[in-house]
Amino acid sequence: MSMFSTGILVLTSPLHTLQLRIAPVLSSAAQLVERTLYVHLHPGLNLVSGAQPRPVFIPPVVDLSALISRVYSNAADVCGHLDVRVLLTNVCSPSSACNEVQTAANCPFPTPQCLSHSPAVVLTDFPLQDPGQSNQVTQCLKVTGHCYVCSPRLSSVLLHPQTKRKRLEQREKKTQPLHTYSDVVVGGTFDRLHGAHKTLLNISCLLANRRLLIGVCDQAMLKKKVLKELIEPYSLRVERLQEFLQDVKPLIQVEIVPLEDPYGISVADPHLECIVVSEETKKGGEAVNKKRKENGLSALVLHEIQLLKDSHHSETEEEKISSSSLRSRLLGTLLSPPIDTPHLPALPYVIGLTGGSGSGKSSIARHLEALGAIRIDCDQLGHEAYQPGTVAYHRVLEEFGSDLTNEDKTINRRALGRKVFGNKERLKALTDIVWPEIALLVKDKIRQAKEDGKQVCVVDAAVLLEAGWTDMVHEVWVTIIPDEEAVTRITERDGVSSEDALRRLQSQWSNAKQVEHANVVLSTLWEPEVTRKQVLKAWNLLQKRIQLIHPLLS
Ligand SMILES: CC(=O)SCCNC(=O)CCNC(=O)[C@H](O)C(C)(C)COP(=O)(O)OP(=O)(O)OC[C@H]1O[C@@H](n2cnc3c(N)ncnc32)[C@H](O)[C@@H]1OP(=O)(O)O
Repeated sequence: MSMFSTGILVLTSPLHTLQLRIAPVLSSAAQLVERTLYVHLHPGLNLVSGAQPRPVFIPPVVDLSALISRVYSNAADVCGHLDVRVLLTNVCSPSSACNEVQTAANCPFPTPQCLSHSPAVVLTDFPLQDPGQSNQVTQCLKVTGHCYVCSPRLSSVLLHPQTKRKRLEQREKKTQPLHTYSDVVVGGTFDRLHGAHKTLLNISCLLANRRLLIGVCDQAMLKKKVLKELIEPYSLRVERLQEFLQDVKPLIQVEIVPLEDPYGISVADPHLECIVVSEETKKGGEAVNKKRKENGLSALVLHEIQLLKDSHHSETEEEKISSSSLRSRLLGTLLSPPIDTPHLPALPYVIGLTGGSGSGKSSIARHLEALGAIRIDCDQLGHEAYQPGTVAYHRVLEEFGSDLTNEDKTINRRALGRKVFGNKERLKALTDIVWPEIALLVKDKIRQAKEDGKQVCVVDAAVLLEAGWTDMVHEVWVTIIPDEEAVTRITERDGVSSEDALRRLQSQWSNAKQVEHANVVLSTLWEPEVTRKQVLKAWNLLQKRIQLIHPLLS
């Protein structure tokens, strides 16, 4: 059977048995759907009684919120590539006014709901009693299909998940209603929306009858985050949230505001009744209530949800599903495609490796060298460029004073560094002299590598982007570490003061600005073995790219 980009999975089992069925059902759905899988809850199809299938409404119950967590947690385990979204369109408390309108229309909406991605297949887990039922089930799926705007050529498929029967024979427990609220608040960074975010948002939607207020971390709140440079821009995170919530519960009023401090609007909004927290953010919720009390507002009900475990996490990653783990998995991968470089010879393929002082760029360059790349060390070429007797030597002394030499007449680089780092104009005066000389030496080395039949060169240049040398390379790779860590490393390695180290860093582009121009990002923040594996991953992916361009090399 061919693959569909988007599908709707109609779950027909009773809620209390679904928890055990969901993993195999998702796994078999993932064999057919590639991108987005909507999940529509439709417990029971009334087929046995021969009644006409019709949409059902589910009251918000505690079992439902547990099921939502289970769906996302199992989805992360068995079909991590799929964007799963649990639809709450037919979840309606019996007392709510909307229910009457909807029941009258015999559909969760008077008009079909338009989802962000139009489903091309509707799937179900319904266990057929006999083959003759399949037509009836397909009919029923079509009815569900009418609740949403689907592709005109909607296919329907009955899944046959491998389930362990015995475990499914569970007695129905008495369902416990879920307490819901008019206005609910939730906060977070919501970077690269994952299963844990979706659980938090779905349950927040389940709890909120009227309005869901979402505080999204911005600027100051991101400063301490791991690999903060790779966090998606605020506007993109908000866009993704809006799209998800519009699919999941279009009738709810969603308000998204930037969160500049841990409290945000949650300590000022008098209409709020409940805040949704995780085990990790529970303390934050308590702090919100303390502030609300100081502000003369009522305390919010703290609704706590369990953190989802990440069964694929590595030794250095957190156990829970987390955005920082997702960001660390991006390291070494191609984040943006290389631009066309028809002016460069196709081989050797030239990587421009750059990064702030102390970011571990040289150790990465050495790993790449060990893997077979020709390393071109521009700091060293820079030093060669103003050896006594060269044109640059005389120009540097003219510009910075002839007293800048050591006893052996070489230029005292430490003293020169003190004059230029932290002084934009003086640094420019130096680089105007030396960069053109270094660039010539780099081009010579690349030419030599070409003559020697080498495939990959790494131009290890601290300020490659600032120098505008991107036209000399096929790809730009950037190494990043937090500034505080860089200062510690520079002071320990070079014996300079923290002020000097900071001045040096400030002479270069910020990590964030460099990442904007990067095709690949790397970080030496963790153990050397982690760096080695990261570089190996980047190298292996690079080999595949090169082979795509030059198939004859394989
Ligand atoms: C385009 C390029 O990246 S070429 C390579 C960089 N070289 C240059 O820009 C030439 C100008 N710089 C220099 O001549 C020397 O760095 C000096 C004289 C200022 C200092 O010399 P030294 O004390 O021997 O220091 P060294 O050359 O090892 O550089 C020290 C740090 O300053 C950084 N640095 C070097 N040049 C610059 C610059 N132009 N702007 C900002 N930082 C710089 C280096 O990256 C290095 O840090 P890292 O090893 O952690 O990456």
